[in-house]
This record gives sequence, structure tokens and C-alpha cells, in this order.
Amino acid sequence: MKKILVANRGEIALRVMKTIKKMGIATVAVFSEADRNAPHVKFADEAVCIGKAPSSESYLRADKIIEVSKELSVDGIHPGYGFLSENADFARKVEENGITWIGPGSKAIEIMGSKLAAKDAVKKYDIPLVPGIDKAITDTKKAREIAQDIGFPILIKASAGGGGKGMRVVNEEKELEDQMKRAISEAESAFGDGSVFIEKYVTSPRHIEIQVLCDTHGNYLHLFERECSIQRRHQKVVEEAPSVVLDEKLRKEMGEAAVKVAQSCDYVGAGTVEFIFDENRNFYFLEMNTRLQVEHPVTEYITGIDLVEQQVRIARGEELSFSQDDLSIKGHAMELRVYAEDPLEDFMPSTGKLVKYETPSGNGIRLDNGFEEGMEVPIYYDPMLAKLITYGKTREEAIEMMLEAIDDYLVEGVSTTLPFGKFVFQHDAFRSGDFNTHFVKEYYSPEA
Ligand SMILES: Nc1ncc2cc(-c3cccc4ccccc34)c(N3CC[C@@H](N)C3)nc2n1
Repeated sequence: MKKILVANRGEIALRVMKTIKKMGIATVAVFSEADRNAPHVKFADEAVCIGKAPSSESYLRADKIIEVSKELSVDGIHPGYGFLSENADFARKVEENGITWIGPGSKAIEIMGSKLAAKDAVKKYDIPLVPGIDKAITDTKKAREIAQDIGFPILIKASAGGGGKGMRVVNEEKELEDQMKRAISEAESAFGDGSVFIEKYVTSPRHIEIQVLCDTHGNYLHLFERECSIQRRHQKVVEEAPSVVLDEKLRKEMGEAAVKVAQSCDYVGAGTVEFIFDENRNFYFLEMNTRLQVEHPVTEYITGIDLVEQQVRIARGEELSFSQDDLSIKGHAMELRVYAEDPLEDFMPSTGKLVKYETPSGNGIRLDNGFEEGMEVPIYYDPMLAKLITYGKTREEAIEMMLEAIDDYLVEGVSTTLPFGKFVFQHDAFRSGDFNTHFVKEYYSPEA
């Protein structure tokens, strides 16, 4: 593989290209008219404008990306996250055009893209599932039977949903009929697939996910867990590895469960298996993400593995050069996603020019950054500017390093979530490790 095109933008495009370059492989960037001066464009060996600013006219243009790849004799395409990274049709088209897809097979993407198909695939491996029904239900009578059987509160989930989209909490029977109707029509219009299912609502869970790495020689490994409970409206804000609540026994159990989930869909490449973890220390499979995730750097830090390098090696048909026993957790990593949003205005996206943009650096500080001073923050895309990651011997050290790094991160011209990050890392509930997915709702009420 001599040349790889990264079909993405922002921090992840730059981050992926850095590893590709380190491997001695040429890089091709694609960009929209709004990203003409973006860092990932300047960094690449070659760069091609693929259309206008709106994603639908640029980063989501599958055919254009394949056409450019063929023109430049690209050998592989890395999709990053978001955009076309979990689009099975795109994965298929890339392969059909003789280009290596640096990601899982389209079959695995399809199975895990449907929550019901995912449940069906994993249940043969007795993976713990939340009590409920794993078949699509359409009539309220059936829904009522199930709800009575598992007990309220319940969740109605869209099979084609994910990441919190298409989920409705129902607290009592009298709401059920109306909520079912709304859930089905909402799923139909949002995903073109109205199938919904029901689960017991685990009311105050932690969100813990396991990184898996699978090659084409039948090796399936896990690279331990990431704690992702600090979320705002299903958008992760702070992630860390390892989790304070897992002991060796649970870590092994969840890791092995994640490996089985990967095996259930013949997974290849880097993937993430999401669980919820309740107060009784039970974990339940939620969904599998068939892409490299935003928060992958915290896993890279505690394992010393470059996940993008492994994705490229696996795509080249190489066997993993390490076994499960070679892997262990060293240190503690924290990640803060830095968004151009105003935490005092309900996290409204903040646009404008980065008049000042001075970033922290130093030992144990990593900044996966998509911007430079003087750049405009475009309105067309996810408003994440960068990911600030710190790595310490202990969790306490990683937190202290994070607080210092936040103080050295000077941004003028847009509001950012840096002050919100400071709030989290200074909060006793966070510092003690005693938090769940309701942390932000429970503790963060910005003084007006
Ligand atoms: N049966 C059951 N009970 C509790 C759950 C809790 C979550 C969840 C996970 C992570 C953060 C959340 C924030 C608010 C509400 C829910 C969550 C959840 N998610 C969120 C997005 C997707 N990964 C599935 N599914 C759940 N399912």
C-alpha cells in the first residue's frame, strides 16, 4: 500500500495522516471549499477539493471520493469517524473498485448498524443483554405484555437508531400506546425504518466501552475499557481509560464479551463494543461501533498501541504482532473534547475567527488538533476543535495535568467548552469516581 486517501477532515484527518506518514506511506487529503486552508490539507502529500462546504456536497460524496482515488492511483481509503465511516455501501464500492477499505467488512457494518440484527448475532454467544424483547414490535398490545413482564420504566428504541438517537423512556403504562406510535413514526422518518424494540430502562448506568482489534488471521483482541459516562445529550465530553469501577475480574469478563461480539459478525479491524454498567455491577451489551472512535487516544496511551497503524497493518493482511497476554494497562489517560460551543448558552455552537489560539504542550500532553490561529470555525461541520489528552502514572496525576493544560489553552474569538472541562475535572463527584451518565444533568447548571 503506497498511497492512502483519508476521507475526512478536522483533527481526525490530520491524526490519521500523521501515522500513515510515519509508516512511509503517501497521503491524500480531500477537502471542501470551506476547508481549503485546513491543517490536514497542508499536511498531505496531495490534496483534492471534492466540492462545496455542506457535507452532502463534499465529505459524503462517495462516488466523487472513489473517482478521485482512482485518478490518483490511491491504494487504500481510511474513513476516519462520522461521514462515510459506517456506510456499508461505500465500503463495498471502495472494495469493488479495487481499493483497500481500511475498516471492517460491509457485512459487519450492516449487522451492527441494526440494533436488532446486532442482538440477534450476539445472543448466540450468551452476551448479557438488557431484559426486554429482541424482536421488532409493531402493536401496542405486544408492547404492553413485554412492559408488564419486565416492569417500568422501559425504553423504546429504534433498531436503526444509535448513539441515543431514537430512544424514548416510558415510565408508566398509560403513556405506552402514544409513545409507541410516536417512536415508530419518528424512526420511520429519521431512519427510513420504523422497527422499534423495548428494553428495561437501566436508570443510572455508567457507559463503558471496550476497544477490540481483529485481524484477517482469526486473532481477536481487546485493548481494555474506556469510561464514557460524562456526556451531554448523548455527546461524550470527557473520556478516560481505565475506568475506576472495573476490577481485574470484571475487566476480563467485559473484554472477553467484547471479543465474542466481534467474533459474532466476523469483525476485522478496530471496533468498539459499548456496554452499560449498573449499580449492581452488572454489564449489558448496547451496540457495537464499526469505526475508529473519537476517544481512541486514551486507549493508545494506556496500551502503547497506535490504533491507526494497526488498522493499516490489518488492512494490508498482516497478522497482529502481539497477543492478548502481551497487553497490559500502564498509567491513566484523560480526554477532554474541546468544542466551539458556549457552555453558558446551553452549548450553542459558537462560530467566528480564532483570533488567538495558543495550545498546551509538554510531557504527557497530547492535542489532536484540527485548527490553527487565524482560522475561521466553519458552521457546516461538528464544532469540535480538538481533543486534549493527558497521560499520568495515576488518575489523580492525569486530572491535575488536564487542569494545568486547560489553563495553558488560550482561545479568543469563539467560546469553547474548556471552562466546562475545568468544572468537570474540579468536581468532587468526578474526582472521586462516583458518577454515572447523568453527571452533567445532575451537577452542571451554569450561572446565567
Ligand atoms: N436499556 C437501556 N437502559 C439505559 C440506557 C442508557 C443509555 C445511555 C448511555 C449513555 C448515556 C446516556 C445518557 C442518557 C440516557 C441514556 C444514556 C443507552 N444508550 C445511549 C446511547 C446508546 N449507546 C444507548 N441505552 C440504554 N438502554
